[in-house]
This record gives sequence, structure tokens and C-alpha cells, in this order.
Amino acid sequence: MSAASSTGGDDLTSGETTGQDERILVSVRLRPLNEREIVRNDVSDWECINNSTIIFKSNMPERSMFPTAYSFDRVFRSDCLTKQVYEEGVKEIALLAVSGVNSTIFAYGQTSSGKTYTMRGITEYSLADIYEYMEQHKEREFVLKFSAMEIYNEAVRDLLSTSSSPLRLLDDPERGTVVEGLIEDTVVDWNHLQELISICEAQRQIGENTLNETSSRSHQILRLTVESSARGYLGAGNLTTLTSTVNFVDLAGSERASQTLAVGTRLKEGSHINRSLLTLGTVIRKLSKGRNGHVPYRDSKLTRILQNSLGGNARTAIICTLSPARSHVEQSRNTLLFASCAKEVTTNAQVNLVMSDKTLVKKLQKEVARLESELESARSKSFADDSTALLRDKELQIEKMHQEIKELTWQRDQAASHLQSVLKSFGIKDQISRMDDHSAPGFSEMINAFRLDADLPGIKTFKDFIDPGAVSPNKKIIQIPESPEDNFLLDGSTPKFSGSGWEDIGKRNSEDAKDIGEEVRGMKREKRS
Ligand SMILES: Nc1ncnc2c1ncn2[C@@H]1O[C@H](COP(=O)(O)OP(=O)(O)OP(=O)(O)O)[C@@H](O)[C@H]1O
Repeated sequence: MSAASSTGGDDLTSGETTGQDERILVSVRLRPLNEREIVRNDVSDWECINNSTIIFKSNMPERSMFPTAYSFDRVFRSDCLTKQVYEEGVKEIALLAVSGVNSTIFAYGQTSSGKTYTMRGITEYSLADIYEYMEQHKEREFVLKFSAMEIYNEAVRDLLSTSSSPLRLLDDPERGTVVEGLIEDTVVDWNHLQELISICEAQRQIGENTLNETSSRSHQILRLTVESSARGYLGAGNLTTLTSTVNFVDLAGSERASQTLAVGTRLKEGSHINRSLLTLGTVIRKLSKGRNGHVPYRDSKLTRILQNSLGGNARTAIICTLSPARSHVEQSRNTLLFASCAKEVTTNAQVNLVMSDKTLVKKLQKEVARLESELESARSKSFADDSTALLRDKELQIEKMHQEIKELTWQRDQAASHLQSVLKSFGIKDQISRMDDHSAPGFSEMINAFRLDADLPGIKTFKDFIDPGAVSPNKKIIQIPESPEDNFLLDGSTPKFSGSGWEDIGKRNSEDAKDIGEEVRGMKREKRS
């Protein structure tokens, strides 16, 4: 025997989730009237009308205050065998244990309603199916570990130990509530398992009350841990193990102490039992309204130990057992109310993987590589984004420049055409050098490049015409002032010298010519301002 401990160098990780929150599977099992009830002529008031609905069939006067029909995942008539309850109500949950998913099956109901009767069968069928699964999956190596405890008068006791000292509950950040020092036996074979279960039954607190000679006075939790790994990888150091626990919980009766005529020790038991069950009821009720707000798991040992099964990493099935007797109608209704709340509760089970250190390192390395590559692609994406923005900016600039070129070309052509008309009006022949777009120099340069083939009498160049002081008698090039202000030729306001031929102009003295030049420039300025 070895005491339950942490997984040592191994790391417990939660693998893939089963995907979503899943409701607790709730079934109701009606038992037949028992001998006592028959003797006192009790009548059966409940009937399962189909696979999911149970009704209250009595015509008692107060019945209208309560619902007459209740629906659950499954309801089982009083003549149903435990095998059917197992197959249709809990098997799918119990067998999740072999695939690394935690599961819990528990029975809830008043004393003598058939919880122990039901759970014994359920436990046996589940264990048998788990064994059968192991037989059929020889490619995996399974290790089963068994532990058992009871909560009696709010003290946790190890059912595999002869000691009656209560065990402490500890909070483990990874595994939740852990029972310190709880014995966990590695199961050798089927017979060994049966033996262990017998030990637990013998150890469990049994008392007699007026309703049940062999009433279970404690909450019993039998726990089987299933570990499995692929045989091909055993010893390779890079092992991944599926690990899960299945809990079989037989609760003590949910009845009120008064109803069992409890006194003395039995009354003390009853108050503790009910304190635990009261907390269980509160937890279920709170959880049924969603997981928001405080859920008082810590208010009892039972709810602390079952915390995962009630709202965490586990799949859970609850079988609510019911006496059909009219004398128990109040308790039966309480049980059905509990069951109605329980069916609204969801849990979120995960596949639990335990990795060896080597596997864990490998997994982490892979994760680091994945994150690095994500980072890299994020970086290059942001670089690409930057480049795109830059490119767009450049394209806009180019587009703007194209517009400017177009505008300037248009202005240049306008200027050329005006120049031509001016020159014509001066009587200069249309013999201007071609200004083509490709050789386009600056405007002044282009103008400077204009050649006048004809000699102008008196005024040799156009510049001479504007600035007679600079007249060079031999020059044949028109000198246009460089100042943009003087580029009046670009302007549509170019003056017309109508009525005056070049001969007349040539006869004017240089002062006149200067005046005319200034007048032309002045018009240009006027137009701009
Ligand atoms: N479905 C059933 N069919 C036949 N007999 C049943 C059925 N359920 C329970 N019984 C019988 O009823 C009696 C009480 O059942 P059981 O001890 O399982 O009740 P319990 O709910 O566990 O009570 P307690 O809370 O006091 O431990 C037993 O003798 C049991 O054999």
C-alpha cells in the first residue's frame, strides 16, 4: 500500500477539453414498496409514464400546490433492474475514465430509498466494464489505483485503513482538494479489487434507524484512478499518460432527522449528515443558476471533495432514488426538487494528460518554436504593412508630380502659343525652334533658345526692345528677362501692338521702347495682383 501523493517529477496537464460544458446526467429510480410499507398498507403514489417522466398520481387534496410531472434524462420504474439503470443511466459517464476523463456517479435520496442497493450494482458493473475495456485494449498499459473514504460526522476517514483518525483536506493548486494521507492501493487484479471493496463495506458506518435496519450513516466515496499509456512508448522516456478518476458516491440519507426518530448518537449523525447534504443542496442550487457568484463548496467536507464533480473538470451522473410510498411523499418531492436543480448544472470535463519530463520539455520546445514563428510572421506582416503604406505614399507623390508636369506642360504650351502670337504681332516669322516635350528645358532657357533669323532694324533683339541699354547690335538671340515676374508671355494679357508695324516701332527712340516694355511688364503685374 502506498499513501496517495502528488505525481512527483511528472506534470499534470489538462489536455483537450471535451469541448463544451455538459449537463449533469440525472436519472430517477423508483423502488418497489418494501415490506414495512406493505405491512402498514402504504400506497404507491408515483408512476413512470415513459422513459423520462415520472408523475404523482395521487388525488390527495394538496397535490395542486406541487408539480405532478417531473422530467429527467431517464426515469426507471420500480421493476427495472440495476443493470438497466447502469446501462441507460450512467455507463457512458463511468466509462469515460478509460479515456482520461474524470467522472462521478452518485446516488441521492432519503434513507431506505435504495441508494446503497443501486450504487453497489452500479460500481460493480462499471468496474467490470472498465476491466473488459482493458482486456480489449492490450495496446495500452493500464494501471488502476483504488482508494476509499467516508465522511462521517464531518470527519473524513480512510476506509482502507484500520485507523479511525480523521484525515485532513488540503488545497492543491493543480489537483484541487486532496485528502492528506489517503491510502491508494495499486490494483493487482479483479479479485484484489473485489477484496478492497469488501474491506470498505465492512468499515463503513452502519446504523439502524426506524426506516432501514442497515442504514448507511456516512457518505461513502470509492475512487478508482485509471492511468494508461501506449505500450509502444513505455520506457522511451517520452511518455504521455492519460489519467482520470471515477468516483462512486453513496450518500447518506437526505431525510430530516425527525423523520427517522433519531435521538442521541443518531441525532448527532443526522445533523452532520444533513449539514453536508444541506451544503450539497445549496451548491447544486447555486450552480443550477450559473457559475456566477459565490458557491459555498468549502462549507462542508462533502462538497469540498466533490467540487470538481459538481462544477469542474468531470462528467457527472446522479441517480436519485425514490420510495413510492405515500408516507414519504414529502421526502420524495424534496428529492425530485434536488434532481430538477441538478439537471441544470453543467461541468466541463477535460482529457487529463500526465507527461514525463522529457515529453513535457519536447512539448514546451514545440510551443516555443510555434510562438517564435508566430512572432516572426507578425513582424514581417507589420513590415509588409509599413512597406505598403510607404508605397502608397510614394504613389500619391508620383501621381501629384504627374499632375504638376501636366499642368506645367499645359502652361508651357500656352506660353509658346502666346509667344508665337506676340512674335507674329512683331512681324517675326513663325520660325521658332520646336520645343518638344522630351527636350523640354526650363522655360527661360527655351525662350533663350529661340532664334530670330531676321535682323531687326533698330532693335536687334527682343531684350533690346525691353531694355535698350543692353542692346547688342550683333545679337540675333532674343533675351528674355529671367525674373518670373517678367514672364508676361505666359500670361493671356500679352499686349497687342495693333496698328504699329515693326517699321514704326523701329523708328521710335530707345526711350519709347523702354516705356513700352515697362508698360507691358506693368500690365502683367496688374493682372497678377
Ligand atoms: N430497486 C429496488 N428493488 C428492490 N429492493 C430494493 C430496491 N432499492 C432498495 N431496495 C431495498 O430497500 C432496502 C433499503 O435500501 P438501501 O439500503 O439501499 O437504502 P438507502 O437509500 O441506501 O438507505 P440509507 O440511506 O438508510 O443507507 C434494502 O433492503 C434494499 O434491498
